[in-house]
This record gives sequence, structure tokens and C-alpha cells, in this order.
Amino acid sequence: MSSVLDRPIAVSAPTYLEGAEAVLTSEALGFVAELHERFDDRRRSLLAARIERQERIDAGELPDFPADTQHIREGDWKVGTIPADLQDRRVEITGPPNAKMVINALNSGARVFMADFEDATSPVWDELVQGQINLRNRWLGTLDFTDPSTGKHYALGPDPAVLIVRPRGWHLEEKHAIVDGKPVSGALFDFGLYLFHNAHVALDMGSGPYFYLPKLESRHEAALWNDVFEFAEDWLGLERGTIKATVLIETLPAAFEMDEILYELRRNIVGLNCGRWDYIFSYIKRLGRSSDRLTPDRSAMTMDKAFLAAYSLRLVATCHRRGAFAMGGMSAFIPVKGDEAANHAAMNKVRSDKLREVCNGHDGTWVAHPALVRPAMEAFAAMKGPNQLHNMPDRVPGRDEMLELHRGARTEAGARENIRVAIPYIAAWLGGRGAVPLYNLMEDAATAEICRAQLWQWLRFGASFDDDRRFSHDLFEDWLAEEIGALGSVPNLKSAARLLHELVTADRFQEFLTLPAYECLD
Ligand SMILES: CC(=O)SCCNC(=O)CCNC(=O)[C@H](O)C(C)(C)COP(=O)(O)OP(=O)(O)OC[C@H]1O[C@@H](n2cnc3c(N)ncnc32)[C@H](O)[C@@H]1OP(=O)(O)O
Ligand SMILES: O=CC(=O)O
Ligand SMILES: [Mg+2]
Repeated sequence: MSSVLDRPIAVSAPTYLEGAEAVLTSEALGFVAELHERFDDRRRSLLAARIERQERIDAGELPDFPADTQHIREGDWKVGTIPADLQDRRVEITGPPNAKMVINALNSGARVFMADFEDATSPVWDELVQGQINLRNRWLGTLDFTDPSTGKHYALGPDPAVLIVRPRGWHLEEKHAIVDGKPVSGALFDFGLYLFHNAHVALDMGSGPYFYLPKLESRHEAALWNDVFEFAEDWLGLERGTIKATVLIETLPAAFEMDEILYELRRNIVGLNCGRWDYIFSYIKRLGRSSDRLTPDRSAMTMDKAFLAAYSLRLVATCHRRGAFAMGGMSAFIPVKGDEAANHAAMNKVRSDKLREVCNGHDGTWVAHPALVRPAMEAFAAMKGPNQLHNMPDRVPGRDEMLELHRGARTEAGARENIRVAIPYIAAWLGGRGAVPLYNLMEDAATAEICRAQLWQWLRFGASFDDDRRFSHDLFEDWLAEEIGALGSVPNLKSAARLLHELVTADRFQEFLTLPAYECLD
């Protein structure tokens, strides 16, 4: 392991959490500072490149497969070796890294648990540090928890799921960790601390340092991760290719560079995942400034149609050609408490979503709740093996299908639902919770982004509803006031409503709602 260079990192907020001193060590923070020093300028220019590309799209350029990487798409190459404990990923459970959920998820019977510092987490400093403590304790064998409200004790069972960690996306910063007066990248902070503390012990225990990488927009962003991995492996004395990553394809531009992303990361990558919720958000964000791309109600944009169906099939074909796993995504249905019929219907919806995925050729899928592990396992039993890497879809959708808009109605109910979800979600996020159950659905940062993006898009173009009215500022203000009234007393309601109002009525589309929201966190 290399020694720490003279690179001071200041942690600007004290934390009194038990075990924090073992996570926020000067060696670990020094490693994060090194990552920052070497890679942060590139991260910032890649974020600027996203905006430049948006300007070209706004001027009429549509996403396409890049001409200059045709040789990569046509070349005959494969990704590197996939570790034994990642050969069967048929069901993966996801959730924030708080102790109770980590233990429940690891014990859930799912093959993999993705501990999420991203869509499911509000990046409150203490929660992030506690998450790192919990994950470190998992590898040290000391993870347990007693729920103060119930007295119930939680401990790891005999056959825990394989652990994969999802750091924040490139866009978020960690304002509590400062180098040379600048905040470090949230992605490098989450990644760096987890890797530093756990890579060797995870390997010693027959697993490894595994990551999900969110919200990439291009092969250049994948190349940045590749360089981070190489540097980190050398620094920590890990053999090249030890870190294993699965990249979420959850932005429209990235879906046109799937081969290239696999190629850039080929030594370290084991698969791609259809992050459908951010993908819908990205479709609206990237194309939604043109009036011929007005999306229908959120509930009408299902995975069996239009751009979503196309990208699922293309992802399977691309991955399997390269020997990489093609992971499915998250159905937002969760168990319904106290209503047997509604619960049964929700389970069936999850089951049919998973059956669609397994028939498309996916090698595994995501669930949001332990009660969904079984139905998902049952659906993926159709694979007849640990994966279906050999399965090549009959056809590979091309550019037109990849861009095809969903057809369907825009309704007052859909607009109100967007308001009714976005406000309590943002309120929960401001209160430190990044995933919440709302109206029997799992809502997180990605699903909430769709809500506010649709409202912005519909307002900008005065979108017509199924009853022939057009969306307007007056309608938005009326419905907003009524929905706020109906929500009653919710902590952070006013701040959340104010933020939603700003996001929806802004001239310029805000890249991520979590950017202004993060300014409200301590
Ligand atoms: C778009 C994307 O990025 S998807 C990936 C990111 N999103 C997520 O990961 C969301 C994960 N899911 C969750 O956070 C939760 O399931 C929620 C918020 C949707 C619902 O949470 P709750 O209302 O607390 O669920 P519920 O009360 O039914 O939980 C029952 C039990 O299951 C546990 N549980 C629920 N979801 C999970 C989970 N994902 N992982 C582990 N345990 C879980 C609860 O901790 C609770 O445990 P207990 O009985 O020991 O107290
Ligand atoms: O991260 C997953 C998604 O659907 O977004
Ligand atoms: Mg996402």
C-alpha cells in the first residue's frame, strides 16, 4: 500500500458516531484526497461536456452511435473475468446503507445486495459516515443492530448476499470533505473510503471490491472511472482488474455508447444494468426541450414499449456479445400493507415485470423490498442456470426505436400525482431519507426526478391534456396549492414545495433536483 502524500483533506463537520474515527482515518482521507487531486479536474470538465452536448441537442442534434468508435462496436473483444461470487446475480436487493436495512438485505435470500449511497440515500453527513461504518463492520464480522423503538436485534445470517456498493454520481460533491478549499466529488469519497477499508478483507473472504456506477453519460466518463480504478488498484496494492464494476445504463446518451463503456472498462467491468427510472428522467431531460417529445403520464411509460423496450433488448444483446451480465431494473411496486387484494396485484405486477426481463434475456434483476425476493426468484427460475450469457436476442433495436416516444394520455391525475409524489419525496430527502413508500410505490431520487421533469416539460410547452385543457401556470399553481393542502402536516413541506415550484417554473432546466436540495442540507 502506498503512503499518504502531503495532501491535506479537511473534514469540515465533526461526527460523534461510534466507529467514525476508524473510517475517517488520515490514511483513508489521504487516499480520497489523492483521488481528488488526480481526477477532479477531469470530472468537472466531463460535467461541462454534458451541458455542451445538451446545447447541441437543443439545437437539433439527436443522440446517435458515435462515428469515431465504430471499430469498437464492430471489433471482436470481451470483458475480463467475472468472479465466482458474481456468476449468479438473478435477484439483487437494493437499499440505503443504514444498519437495519443492510442486515435485512444481506439476510433476504437475494444473491446480491447493492448498498446505495445514490438514488436511495439523502447525503446527510452522519448517514454517509454511518453507512461506511456499517459496510466496514460487515466485512469485520461485527455488524449488528438493536432497534431502539422495538428492541429487536439484528445480526448477519449464515449465507449473506454478495455486497456491491453504489457511490454517488459524478455530479454530486461532498461538502464536508475539502481539499485546497474545494469539496471532493461525492463519487470519489464514497468509492475511495469503501475501497480503502474493505478491498483486502473482502478479497480475503472470497469476495471482492464490487461497485455499481450510476448516471454515466458517455464513454469518456467510463474512461475516467477506469483510470480511477487503475490508480486505486496500484495505490492499494491490488492486482489490476480486481475492482469489479457494473455500470448503470440510465441516461439516454450512455445507451448509445454501451459497447464503448464496456470497452473502456473492459478489465474491470462485469455487466450493465437497465436503470429504468433515471433513464426515463434522462429521456425527458435530454430531449424534453422540443415540443415533439412531450411525454405521457409517468404511469404510461412502461418497460414493454417504445424507448424503454428497445433499450432493454439492446442492452442484453450488447452485454452478451461481450461476455458481460445484462441486469434488469427495479419495478416500483412494493408490498401493500393491510389490503390482501392490492398486495396480490402488486406482487403479480412485479412477477410479470421480472418475467418480461428474463424473457428478454436479462441475467438478473433488482427488487426494492425483501418480500419481493421470492417472486423475482420464481420468475428468474426460467433461466435454468445461474445466468443466460449465451442467450442472444433475435434482434437488436436501432436508433429510431431507441428514441421512440411513448404514446399515451397526459391527464390532470398524472400531473397531480407528480406533485403529490415530488413534494413528500423532496421533504423526506431534506429530512435525511432517500427512499420512501408513497401510495404503495417505492419512490427515490430517480422516480422523483421524473415527476418534476415532466411538470417542467409540460408547463414549458403548455402540453394538452386528455380533456383538451392545456397545462398552464394557473393550473400548476392551483393544483400545487390543493395538493399541498391535502398533504396536511409533513416535516419540511414548505421547503419542499418551494423547491418544486422553483424547479418546475425555472426557464432553464436544472440538471438534478438533488443539487439545489443539497444546498439545504447541513
Ligand atoms: C431507481 C432506483 O435507483 S431503485 C434503487 C434505489 N432504491 C431503493 O433501494 C429503495 C429500497 N427500498 C426501500 O428503501 C424500502 O423498501 C421502502 C422505502 C420502499 C419501503 O420501506 P418501508 O416502508 O420501511 O418497508 P416495510 O415497512 O414494508 O419494511 C418491512 C421490513 O423490511 C425491511 N426492508 C424494506 N425494504 C428493504 C430493503 N430494500 N432492504 C432491506 N430491508 C428492507 C424493513 O427494514 C423492515 O424491516 P423490519 O421488519 O425488520 O422492521
Ligand atoms: O438506478 C436505477 C434507476 O432506475 O434509476
Ligand atoms: Mg438511478
